Amino acid sequence: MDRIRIVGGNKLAGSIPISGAKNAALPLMIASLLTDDTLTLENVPHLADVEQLIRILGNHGVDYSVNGRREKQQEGYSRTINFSARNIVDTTAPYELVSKMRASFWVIGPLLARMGEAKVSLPGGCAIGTRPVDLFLEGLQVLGADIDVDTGYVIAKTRNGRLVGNRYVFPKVSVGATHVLMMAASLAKGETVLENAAREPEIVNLADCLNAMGARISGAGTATITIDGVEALSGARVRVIPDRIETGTYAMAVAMTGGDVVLEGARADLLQTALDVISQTGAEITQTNSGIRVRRNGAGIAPVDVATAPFPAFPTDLQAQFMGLMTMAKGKSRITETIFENRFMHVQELARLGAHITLSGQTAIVDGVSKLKGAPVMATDLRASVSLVIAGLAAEGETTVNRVYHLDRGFERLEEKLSGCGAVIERISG
Ligand SMILES: CC(=O)N[C@H]1[C@@H](OP(=O)(O)OP(=O)(O)OC[C@H]2O[C@@H](n3ccc(=O)[nH]c3=O)[C@H](O)[C@@H]2O)O[C@H](CO)[C@@H](O)[C@@H]1O
Ligand SMILES: C=C(OP(=O)(O)O)C(=O)O
Repeated sequence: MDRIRIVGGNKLAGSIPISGAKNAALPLMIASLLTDDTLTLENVPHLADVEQLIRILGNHGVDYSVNGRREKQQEGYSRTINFSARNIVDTTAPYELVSKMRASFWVIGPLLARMGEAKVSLPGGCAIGTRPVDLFLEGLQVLGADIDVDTGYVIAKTRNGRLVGNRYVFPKVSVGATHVLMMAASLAKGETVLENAAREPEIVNLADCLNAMGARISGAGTATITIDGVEALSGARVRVIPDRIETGTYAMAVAMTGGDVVLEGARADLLQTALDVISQTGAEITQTNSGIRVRRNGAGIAPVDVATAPFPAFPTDLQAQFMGLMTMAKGKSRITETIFENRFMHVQELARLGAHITLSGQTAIVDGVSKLKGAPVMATDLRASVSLVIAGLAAEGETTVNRVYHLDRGFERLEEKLSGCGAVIERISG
């Protein structure tokens, strides 16, 4: 199994291109199931999760082709991909495929809306909490679906071949359930109003895509989304937004090691709260014509308290990385996780590098140390793994991060991007 070897201590300097967002690309790809026309997506990141979803969509009958295969594109660069679901050949998403990635459960929305039925295995995904699907099921029932859960599968059917628009108030904000209900309602009969909907930029990217395909959606990016259902959707060409979590991750890496890096193509409006927090730690952040410039020279890292919450607040997907940064702050910080009940798996691994962290319920109290020392570490989820990479870059000596497949789910060309800025980091195969 591959490992990442890091020799810490170098400041980062240079530029890092920000890839298309994993969490935007996945729902956009799934939206291709809604039409028999071709959906062309630009800036699709080259990631394990994208490859896995291509396999899952292929099982339903979605063909894909990659535009202009230049040499570099085969080496793991973002690509333009055409998805065509002319014929849906299977409305079942099997356990073997869905258990590997939570977002694959989201095919339930378009399959049900277009085909009137779907049988989808309950999902897997990162080990960060129980992650139930009750809101998806309740919302689809409100749109007129009959739902059964049997032998690990959700079996959903429409009553008269088509979903029917309705009002659904989410009892809790859910990104995935908002994606699914927005896709399902696009082909429903009549108007759907979703209240307390997720406001994440990835929701807006999907709504823009659906509208380009002929849907009638307004209010995406606010808590109330209105969808006026249409009979059919067509193809479109849509660009995946830059990855705000990748952006925040590299910004925190620079804030931790010191240095001066431009995050090319990054958009500050997608992660303003996180950027404000990083500024409070002492880094200087400026928007440039080409992206976001992050600098920290000399001064130490100031401790800052954060609590994760749905957008536009501080994202849970940056919590582990921020904890990495706070391990070397000059004082104590409190980091509270309010989204997932089990998202502190990085705490014991950061401790191997010399971090002082205690847990009190959903809050981690991080007592900053003046230096970390490299060690072998291993994480059980994607963002936790990258928090260890960041800490390793700042630690003295050698850190080996095991179970690299987690990183490959969500970070395109991680070693190449960081070594391009002066980090000593390499992948060791086998
Ligand atoms: C592929 C993707 O985009 N993944 C992101 C998405 O995950 P995902 O869409 O799975 O996360 P949700 O927003 O749905 O989850 C938020 C909270 O709601 C709970 N919940 C959700 C659905 C449900 O039916 N019942 C329920 O109780 C979850 O357990 C969690 O506690 O948003 C999360 C929160 O920003 C991010 O961490 C993930 O990176
Ligand atoms: C938790 C994540 O992904 P998923 O929802 O696919 O598990 C993530 O992207 O950090």
